[in-house]
Amino acid sequence: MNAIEIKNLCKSYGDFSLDNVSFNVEQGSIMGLIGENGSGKTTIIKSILSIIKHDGEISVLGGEIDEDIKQKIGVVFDDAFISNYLTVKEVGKVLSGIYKNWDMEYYNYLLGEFKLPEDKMIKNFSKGMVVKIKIACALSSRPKLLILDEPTSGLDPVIRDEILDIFYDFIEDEEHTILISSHITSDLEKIADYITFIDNGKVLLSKGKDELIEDYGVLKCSEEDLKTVDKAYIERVRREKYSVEALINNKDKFKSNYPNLIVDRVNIDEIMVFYIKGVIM
Ligand SMILES: Nc1ncnc2c1ncn2[C@@H]1O[C@H](COP(=O)(O)OP(=O)(O)OP(=O)(O)O)[C@@H](O)[C@H]1O
Repeated sequence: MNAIEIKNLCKSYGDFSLDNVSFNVEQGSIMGLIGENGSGKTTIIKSILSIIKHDGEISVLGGEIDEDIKQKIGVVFDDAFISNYLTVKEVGKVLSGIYKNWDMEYYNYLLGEFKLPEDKMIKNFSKGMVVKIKIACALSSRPKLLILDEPTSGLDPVIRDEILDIFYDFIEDEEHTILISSHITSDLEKIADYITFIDNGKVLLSKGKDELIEDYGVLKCSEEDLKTVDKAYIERVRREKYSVEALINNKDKFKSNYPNLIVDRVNIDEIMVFYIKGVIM
């Protein structure tokens, strides 16, 4: 079953448009949304939450989004928060009146875990503390689905790791789902089951993370060697002054067909750079 289904999503802002974006997020999984600045990740998230008007079909937790479904979604956005003139304690009170499943005990537990002072106004929080309070709030409404737009930016590696563990525990029962956009691809490499790569408003790929990392590789060779390779293997090519590198698919088959060529492992960042900066053969 899919927690989110997006079919032919279109949205235009002047010269930018989301162009027939389609992908699904399987229930019980973590989907990482990646792409350059301005590629359209936040616009997709806002469309899913029906914050902005759009064309296309989007189903969330089995239906078109409404107030009941919104109660089952925890959201973390980079921008606005309830009010910066409230303390953490007051934020909890306000949200307990809004969310039917608000869990004050869990909220207080998370405040302790995140070392957030109860009586300090949010306007006096550091950037990292603001991120932590947003995450605590999203989790304390005990949602079925978490939608997180850049949740770990501005956090140090130690707290990021703790938060990733919390996200991991959240989906473990296979009923909970996370859609997370992030530029910190190493975080996604740790926790995501699937990756959707958005480039200039289009879905470039949407695949299992392991499949992506296992299937793809970087071939480092000379121009002469590259000419001997079947083009079907080559996704993109990048040329430096004295070298050429190609992103290849079907790594294992490639290695058995071309045992003398060297293929290295590739990470998500490198795949992104190949697709954005590389050329098609
Ligand atoms: N309200 C708006 N009015 C006009 N243009 C907008 C609006 N919101 C977004 N855009 C434009 O849409 C494009 C996609 O923006 P979006 O915020 O979705 O990208 P993003 O992938 O989330 O970027 P980032 O990684 O920098 O957060 C950008 O060109 C942006 O300027």
